[in-house]
Amino acid sequence: MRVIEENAMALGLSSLQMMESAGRALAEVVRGYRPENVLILCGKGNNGGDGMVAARYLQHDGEVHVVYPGPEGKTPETAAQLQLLSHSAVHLHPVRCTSDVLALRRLFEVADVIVDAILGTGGSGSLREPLAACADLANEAAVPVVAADVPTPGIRATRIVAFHRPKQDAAEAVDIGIPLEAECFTGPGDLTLVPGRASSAHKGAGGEVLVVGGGPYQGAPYLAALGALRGGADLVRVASTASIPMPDLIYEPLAGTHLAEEHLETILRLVDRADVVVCGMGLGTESHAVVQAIAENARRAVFDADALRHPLPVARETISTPHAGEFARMTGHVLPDDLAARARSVRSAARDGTILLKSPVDIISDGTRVRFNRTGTPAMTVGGTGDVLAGLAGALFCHLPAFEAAAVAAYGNGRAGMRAAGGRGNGMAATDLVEYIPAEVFGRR
Ligand SMILES: NC(=O)C1=CN([C@@H]2O[C@H](COP(=O)(O)OP(=O)(O)OC[C@H]3O[C@@H](n4cnc5c(N)ncnc54)[C@H](O)[C@@H]3O)[C@@H](O)[C@H]2O)[C@@H](O)CC1
Ligand SMILES: [K+]
Repeated sequence: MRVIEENAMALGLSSLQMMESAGRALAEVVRGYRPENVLILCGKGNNGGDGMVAARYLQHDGEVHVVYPGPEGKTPETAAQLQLLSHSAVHLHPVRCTSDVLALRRLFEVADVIVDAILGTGGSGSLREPLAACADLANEAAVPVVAADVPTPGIRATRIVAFHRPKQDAAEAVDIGIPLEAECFTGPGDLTLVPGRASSAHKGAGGEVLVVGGGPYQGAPYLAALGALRGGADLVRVASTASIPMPDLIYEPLAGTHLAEEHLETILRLVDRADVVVCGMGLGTESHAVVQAIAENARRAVFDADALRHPLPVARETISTPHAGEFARMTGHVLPDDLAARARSVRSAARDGTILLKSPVDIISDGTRVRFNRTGTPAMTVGGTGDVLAGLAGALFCHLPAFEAAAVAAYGNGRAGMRAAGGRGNGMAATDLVEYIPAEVFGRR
């Protein structure tokens, strides 16, 4: 839901607009009880703001009391709502401590409806004082309790009015004007899924990625490894017959011109220690036995390019990153031009793992869900950008489920490509794009 909200904001819908719609919808539900006296319990965050908007809409229907942790609003949104309420008929009761709440006991006794706008999706852990005292008094009152978005932990809600999407079974969802695009298309909100790193993190906590590729094409595994490194992996090993000239990467040299069964023992030893294996780039047509063995043994794997030539055993968790030609070779289906029809094709092909179809609008599906990504630029048709994408997906896949990792990778890679092309136009190279990955993927933290 946070992803969707941030994506909606990036599309131009403000937090205050969503709050207005949420509070108004909440007020409509409360109005249905025809109350003469409404008590609205507000928390410090935007859930509290929703409650304050509802108070504004309900003020002429009867008596409305708002209890909130005062004296001022704690966020710009709640401060704005309180400012609007300060000259209204709504009775405001700022509380600083538990005894302030207990002094308001009478309000709980005379209310016909109580609104729980204490905690929403931003709440964590059990409720702290003085709001915990509000929850206790609300539970004692024998009147309907209407929860805004989600019930606050510890509160027994009669009804749950969920904004946009129900977050649990018993909830009823109301439309707050979030456009469909905020959900279907990736956006900056998707980046909020990328976990931060604890200050106590040890070496390797960022994940260990193994890239297996190279043979006929020497640069491809190198680019994938750079994508993984810039995508936040702590250790990136490259098992390849190609030499990898970079001190930040751990090169596991393999003899010969292409990967073959003689390398299997070494490769499987490396597969065993990797969080994610990224496989296929530059491999050529002769190394399928190696790909097959990786599919059978890797904890998590990203398959790209030549790894997509033949069907693979269903591995535990995988991301496949074909372009339209590789998709046709993989599935036997030529993708239609129409975007919705394309999405259906990708979804039905993604039953055994997540697919990230690379095209002007990327399509990501795990067989159930579908997302679209429209970041990127025609300058990214230069060789190597797909290798970087596979590596980036591998790094993110150390921490995120396949579907989310693929969506964030597609978005971040496209954004980095747009930045690189900003300065270099069609002269950009995949190595230019790599340099912008950290700013685009982690820059918002
Ligand atoms: N982000 C948006 O743009 C929108 C958010 N909306 C509402 O905002 C909610 C999410 O807002 P927020 O992210 O501000 O979070 P919340 O309002 O759910 O709560 C966060 C606040 O509560 C405090 N808190 C967290 N856990 C606590 C605990 N256990 N005991 C006491 N205090 C605690 C935090 O310090 C923070 O101040 C949604 O559920 C929804 O109701 C809606 O207004 C629609 C738009
Ligand atoms: K709530």
